[in-house]
Amino acid sequence: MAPNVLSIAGTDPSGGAGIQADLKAFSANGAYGMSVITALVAQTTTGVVRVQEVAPDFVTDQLVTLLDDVRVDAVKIGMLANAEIIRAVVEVLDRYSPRHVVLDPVMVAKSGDRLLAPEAVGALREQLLPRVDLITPNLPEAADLLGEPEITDVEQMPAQAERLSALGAKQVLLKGGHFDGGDSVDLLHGDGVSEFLGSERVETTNDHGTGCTLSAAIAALRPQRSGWPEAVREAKLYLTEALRASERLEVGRGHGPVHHFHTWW
Ligand SMILES: Nc1ncnc2c1ncn2[C@@H]1O[C@H](COP(=O)(O)OP(=O)(O)O)[C@@H](O)[C@H]1O
Ligand SMILES: Cc1ncc(COP(=O)(O)O)c(N)n1
Repeated sequence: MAPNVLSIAGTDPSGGAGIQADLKAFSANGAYGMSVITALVAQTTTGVVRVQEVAPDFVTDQLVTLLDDVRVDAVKIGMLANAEIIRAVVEVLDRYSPRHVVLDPVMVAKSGDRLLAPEAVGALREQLLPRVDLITPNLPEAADLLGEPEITDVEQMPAQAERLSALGAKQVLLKGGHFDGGDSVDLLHGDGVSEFLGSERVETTNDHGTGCTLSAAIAALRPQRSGWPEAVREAKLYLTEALRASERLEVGRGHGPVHHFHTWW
């Protein structure tokens, strides 16, 4: 039976990030994909033009309507836009206690545009982070959550992941995509595991939505695998292949998307 997997996130009309990327990653990883939208984002490969946040009670209505009908086997949470939407999501998590919740703490797009109000970082850290199973911050997000400068070296990752665990995150996947050169190394930390996951750095500017894709693939795979390390390792392989396959795409003039391909093509 394919798992039913839900994305709670914002939109990307160019199909590279947000809900659109998540649904593609869910399908490519064997899950049935569903979505609750938190914000409509006028964005493309070159950046964000405007954000229209969804009313928090409408986010609640979307979630409650869905969860009253459908068994949800895993949840991926991405862009939440503001503190009121964070609170709405927290209330629903408390009420329905869905299994296997992954939080990608989306704050700023690759283009530099903010996708979370600065004053909402506290709500994300204090209210949401302790209620999820895995968080997947990139280096700037990890620094923001901890209120410290960005780390600059792979060797600093274990200590920073430990500080993130101390905030209440059960598992942390600290993503090192923003380091210069070499391999693209992430660190999975928590629950007795501390494991570096390296991959060859793919030479491409098609890196729009890499974080969305990775967290969505993890959520899709977790109900189909025995634990988080198994799901995370496989999702990282999937992402690297999707980055490689992006050379088959011609989408936009900026940071292009990764390609979610089916292996039987
Ligand atoms: N050029 C690349 N080649 C291979 N993997 C990459 C590359 N860029 C990013 N990644 C991987 O993509 C994932 C997300 O990357 P990162 O850029 O750190 O996060 P975000 O997209 O949230 O900013 C991580 O697993 C990272 O290691
Ligand atoms: C709706 C939405 N969610 C997340 C991202 C971040 O993606 P990235 O950092 O890879 O640009 C984005 N650009 N848009």
